Amino acid sequence: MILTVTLNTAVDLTYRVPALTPHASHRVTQVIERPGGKGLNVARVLAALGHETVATGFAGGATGAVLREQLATTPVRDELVETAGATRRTVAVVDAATGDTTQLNEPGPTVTAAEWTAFRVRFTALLDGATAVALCGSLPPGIHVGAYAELVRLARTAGVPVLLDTSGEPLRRGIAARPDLVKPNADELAQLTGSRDPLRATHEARGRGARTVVSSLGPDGLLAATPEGLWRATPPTAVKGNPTGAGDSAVAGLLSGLVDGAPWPDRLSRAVALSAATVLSPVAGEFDPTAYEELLPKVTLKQLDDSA
Ligand SMILES: O=P(O)(O)OC[C@@]1(O)O[C@H](CO)[C@@H](O)[C@@H]1O
Repeated sequence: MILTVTLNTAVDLTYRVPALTPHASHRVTQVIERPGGKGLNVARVLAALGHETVATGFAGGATGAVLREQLATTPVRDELVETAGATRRTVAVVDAATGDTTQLNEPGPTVTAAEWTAFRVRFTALLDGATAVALCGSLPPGIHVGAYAELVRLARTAGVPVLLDTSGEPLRRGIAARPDLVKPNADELAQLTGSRDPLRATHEARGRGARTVVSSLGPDGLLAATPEGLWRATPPTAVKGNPTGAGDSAVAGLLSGLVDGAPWPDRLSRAVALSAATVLSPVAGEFDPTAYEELLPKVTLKQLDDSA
């Protein structure tokens, strides 16, 4: 099975409003509620692709109960660890006039030292039987900044390939623990390396310890420094819609290809097609399966000169 970790799970609310205006009052015309936090989005996409998927992390309080009820309606196995603090909510406000999305993320509950210890025990047990593990999203308050580095080391000791998708200091420390794969977006990459040049920054990020760096360039696809060379993967057309969760779907595509033993170009095609098919779906963490099948053979793969 594939294991996904979401330390800061969330009940994701998507609000659709006719037009979003600062300082104005708005009537919400549509409300969608889903279990979220990046790792749970990854898990749902993987399960929809037919992979046996297990989700761990934390959930607590009334919001945590709602999240777990919703997760139970999906094929993802729930291995979340209970916290005394309540799971956060996030709100994505979709402006129906422009299609633009504004994201508001609560910080999440404070996790205690005892809860972190309980999680580490659960995580270590779940690694036994995992074919790959993804560590995704922000850290909730109370969790130390080197937490992902610690989990990367545990996965490496267990011989399980590990993907890290986070930002800021947790990414900087996590990357130094030598994960198999990191998937920063352009902003995260610039923050990590100080460079806005995607090619340079991707190489620089790889030099910090990750075996492979897949940088997401939004509508322009992915740039990947892999053991099979440097690749650029581009969708056939720029798709318009709600980008929330598109990066998580890219992670699901990369993991799906990894556990299937697919060559890197195929993994990248899956990631780009899933990401675009997620933008075309109105809800975070869901993709349009018909669009995915149509887009998959049309992703452009280009091998770049890796001598830099
Ligand atoms: O606060 P984080 O953990 O960085 O991001 C959380 C989040 O915004 O990311 C997902 C989209 O990628 C949403 O489903 C989710 O709520």
